[in-house]
Amino acid sequence: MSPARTTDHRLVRGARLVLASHNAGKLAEFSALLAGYGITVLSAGDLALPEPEETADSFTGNAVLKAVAAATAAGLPALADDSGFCVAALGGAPGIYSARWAGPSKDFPAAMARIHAEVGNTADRSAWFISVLCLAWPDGTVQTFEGRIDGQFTWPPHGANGHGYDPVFAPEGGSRTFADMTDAEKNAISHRARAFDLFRTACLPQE
Ligand SMILES: O=c1nc[nH]c2c1ncn2[C@H]1C[C@H](O)[C@@H](COP(=O)(O)OP(=O)(O)OP(=O)(O)O)O1
Ligand SMILES: [Mg+2]
Repeated sequence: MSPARTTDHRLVRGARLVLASHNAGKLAEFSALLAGYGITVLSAGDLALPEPEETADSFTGNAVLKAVAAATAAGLPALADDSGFCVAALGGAPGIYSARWAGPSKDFPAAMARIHAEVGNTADRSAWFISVLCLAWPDGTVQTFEGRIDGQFTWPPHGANGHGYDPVFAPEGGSRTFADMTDAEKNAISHRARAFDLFRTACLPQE
């Protein structure tokens, strides 16, 4: 049987999709979100794809750059996420620099401590996460979807689940952080899940 083809830039059951991310936390969340659609998911790591330099000045620009690089290299549709943690008292930083604040050793405790130090005694603790998803096709078509969740920067960090800045973010309406939540609880409300809902409607098999 020949591999399932895509029609009209919507993935069909049996299609292959590359997840253009090297972040294990994101890959786990996408695997859960993509379950049940009959899509065969391959990761950038499975295909030994290089990690492109994120040279754009926006979440959307970086999501497009990562998805296009993977779709071109693999000859398959590719889904990328560019995301970040934004703190009002810091003018939206670290934002697109969220991964870079943690450095090549992915030292998120240090990045969270830097936010705490820079926020200091500022009264406004508002913070949010953004996720922009890009689905890129080998023919050059790109589709982008943005999700956001608002809440508070909390200190000290708490909770043992999740990844990245999850221990210092409490979504509006409670004091529990993303790291205090189960995967299912986070996936029901997160920035990435909200962007994924838009992606689901536009790009996943409908039945
Ligand atoms: O749900 C989240 N919970 C906690 N932290 C998060 C989340 N979502 C993004 N973040 C933070 C950490 C991450 O490192 C950075 C995104 O940077 P970003 O360049 O999009 O991802 P990345 O470099 O880790 O992996 P990749 O580019 O291969 O997808 O923002
Ligand atoms: Mg990155």
